[in-house]
Amino acid sequence: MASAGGSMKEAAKTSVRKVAVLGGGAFGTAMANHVASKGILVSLWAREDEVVHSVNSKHENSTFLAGVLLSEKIVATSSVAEAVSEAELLFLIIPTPFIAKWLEQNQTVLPWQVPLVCFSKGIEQQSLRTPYEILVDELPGKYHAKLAVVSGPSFAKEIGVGLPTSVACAAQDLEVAKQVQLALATRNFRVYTAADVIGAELCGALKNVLAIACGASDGFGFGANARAALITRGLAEMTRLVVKKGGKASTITGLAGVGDLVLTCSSSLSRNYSVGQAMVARSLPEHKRQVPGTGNFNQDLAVAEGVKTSLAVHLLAERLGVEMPICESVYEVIHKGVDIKTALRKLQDRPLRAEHDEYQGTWVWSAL
Ligand SMILES: NC(=O)c1ccc[n+]([C@@H]2O[C@H](COP(=O)([O-])OP(=O)(O)OC[C@H]3O[C@@H](n4cnc5c(N)ncnc54)[C@H](O)[C@@H]3O)[C@@H](O)[C@H]2O)c1
Ligand SMILES: O=P(O)(O)OC[C@H](O)CO
Repeated sequence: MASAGGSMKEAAKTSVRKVAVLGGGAFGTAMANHVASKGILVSLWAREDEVVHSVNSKHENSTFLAGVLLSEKIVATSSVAEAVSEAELLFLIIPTPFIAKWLEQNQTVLPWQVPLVCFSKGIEQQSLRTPYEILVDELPGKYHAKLAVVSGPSFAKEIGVGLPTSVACAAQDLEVAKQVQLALATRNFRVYTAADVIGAELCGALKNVLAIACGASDGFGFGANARAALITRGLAEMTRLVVKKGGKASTITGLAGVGDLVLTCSSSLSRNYSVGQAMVARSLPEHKRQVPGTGNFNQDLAVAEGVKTSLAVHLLAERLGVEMPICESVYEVIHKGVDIKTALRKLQDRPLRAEHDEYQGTWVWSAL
């Protein structure tokens, strides 16, 4: 079994002695193992009894992160109250669609005096809220000052075996971001602080949708030129939505933006990219039968957040009047049953135009 790298010698100094990781999926487990590698005690809350049992008895999460040897400093529990007891940092790492319900069920036991850091990437389907917006809406005001998000190019499988990784931690309060930075940082795991919470979160959600498009393009064998174009024009779409939602264009150039987009759009380790590839591998009639609500499409692809996020992005872009043709194509294929090749070709048939427009004295990506 592979084991995580990083030792106390390499780690940034932190006063944190116990972290509660709330979510025992692949990423929660990888982050638990990472902080445990710094000598920090970790209480890992997992929803599934078999995960709790596997982590405690075999030091492995054989359901979600099989093959990674976990630190003995990790103790798994099915009790949220037990997990958060005496924790000095809380990491929330569950898929976005479940966050609101989870908070409703568990918020009474969550301490408000310690930072609550959310690692989830997505946009809630009905409300069109990001994870941070859900937290602000659902938690009482006393929690808000300590909220933070972490985003960036970070495959659980690579963190699980201690490969070098860099992420950004964004918070309204820089001191909170710095506290998280110190708790997480090792020589192999660099953490940059940031102030643009909404920008970081939207980038993390949008890259999943764009990765589906890139996986599909590669699945068709359209080549590296096409993938690079999708990534670049995808960045243009991300920029427009981020700026419209009050985020900063500079976030797009960072780890949460271009960093995560490039990673996810070019590796079959990405579940979203793999979904794009898989959609091409299926025959068209089969694909159409598997449109959500008419077959097993969602079950099949449950772990790829971009599937659900594509619908949320479609609605958000419509509401805000933002042009997002690549994301719209992904939405049409997944949620409307449009033939995938037709959708990709439609992108190529869009009117020709300048790459950038002049906007308020600066050059910005054009809208089409
Ligand atoms: N896997 C990665 O490499 C990675 C990297 C960065 C961020 N993330 C983000 O972390 C979040 C969690 O993803 P993951 O990869 O750890 O998950 P996963 O796909 O490995 O596992 C699914 C998780 O969902 C949980 N779950 C299922 N139904 C639930 C419910 N009703 N209520 C609460 N939880 C439920 C399961 O217990 C499990 O923890 C996602 O938002 C993802 O985008 C993942
Ligand atoms: O496997 P994916 O596509 O969910 O991507 C995982 C991470 O978000 C990469 O940073």
